[in-house]
Amino acid sequence: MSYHRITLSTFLIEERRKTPAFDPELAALIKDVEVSCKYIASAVSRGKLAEAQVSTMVNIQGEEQKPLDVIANEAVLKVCDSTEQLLGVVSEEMEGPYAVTWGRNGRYLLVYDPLDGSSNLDVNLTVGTIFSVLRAPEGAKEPKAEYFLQPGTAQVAAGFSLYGPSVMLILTVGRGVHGFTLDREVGTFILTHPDMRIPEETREFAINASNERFWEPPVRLYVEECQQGKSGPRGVDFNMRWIASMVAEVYRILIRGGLFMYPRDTKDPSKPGRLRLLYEANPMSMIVEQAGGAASTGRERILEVKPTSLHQRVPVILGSRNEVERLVSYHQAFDRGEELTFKSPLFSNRSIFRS
Ligand SMILES: O=P(O)(O)OC[C@H]1O[C@](O)(COP(=O)(O)O)[C@@H](O)[C@@H]1O
Ligand SMILES: [Mg+2]
Ligand SMILES: [Mg+2]
Repeated sequence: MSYHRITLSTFLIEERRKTPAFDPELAALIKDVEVSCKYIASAVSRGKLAEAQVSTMVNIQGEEQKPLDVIANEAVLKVCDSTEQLLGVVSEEMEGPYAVTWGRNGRYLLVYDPLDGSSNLDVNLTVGTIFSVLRAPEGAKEPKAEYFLQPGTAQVAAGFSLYGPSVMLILTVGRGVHGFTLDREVGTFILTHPDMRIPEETREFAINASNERFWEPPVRLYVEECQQGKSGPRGVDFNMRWIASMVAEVYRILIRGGLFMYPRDTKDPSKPGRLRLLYEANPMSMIVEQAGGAASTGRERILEVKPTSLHQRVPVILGSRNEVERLVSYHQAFDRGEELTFKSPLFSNRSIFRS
């Protein structure tokens, strides 16, 4: 296969040709998001060298910002402040909406997590930027917070970049998922992974196992069955992975399949989950569904959750469809009051008790 001809711009022109309804304004704003990602890629690759004179604070999430969180957030704002197709933006790092200076008549809204997985910056592992595009209400002249509270099914595009050994951009405009790799020498994203599909058969799962004591019984049962491998009810060995960088985990799932979980737990009862609905769960769920996978809170399709606030958190279970469905069925059984039983072929059956 030859990789040198289809740039992101060519791809967007092609999309317009294939889908007459595809709005050229959407293509233009995706290109500005692409430019932001290139700026962030450059800053991330400079590491500590990029951090001088950046002041950080505790963000709206109650989390200590890293200098590169601030640099990445500002990179998107700087580029997109002249994106006339955008009425406004919201970011994981800002309390409320930002009105785009040139976008008074913009028909779109941008939602983004400027740097996902930023706890990995100190140890030089893969991080990324997640984004989602929504339509602004007809005739809107300023970006009110309520305009962004649309379910994930309303997204018109979503994607994420990866700042790892290579820089990548993964994109969906609602017609499959496509991966582009940055050719740094010419500064252009080239289509290297057309029409990505999540493998259905998987032997990998990802969860932060240090939270085990806070998990609900359905998640405990699922993980225990995987851990028992060949000698357990699944009858096959599983691998476990945890990178603590959602962008890297979702990319691995796009390539190799698997299940990613940051489920509901009892660690902090004020938070129904760790990950953010608008900035993380919705764009990643659109990508995963577009690639043939599934995404659920355990009790509801993520894309159908009606947001109630900009920084709302949700439980996230996503990846290979069969695995998501299996874990959802465990939640359903648990919610019906059924006893969850670990069915071992070697040892006697055992109940996973309600907590
Ligand atoms: O440190 P934990 O609890 O394992 O959480 C890791 C998760 O948090 C995140 O880092 C949250 O994203 P941010 O880095 O944007 O806050 C995800 O990328 C990752 O899946
Ligand atoms: Mg994040
Ligand atoms: Mg972040």
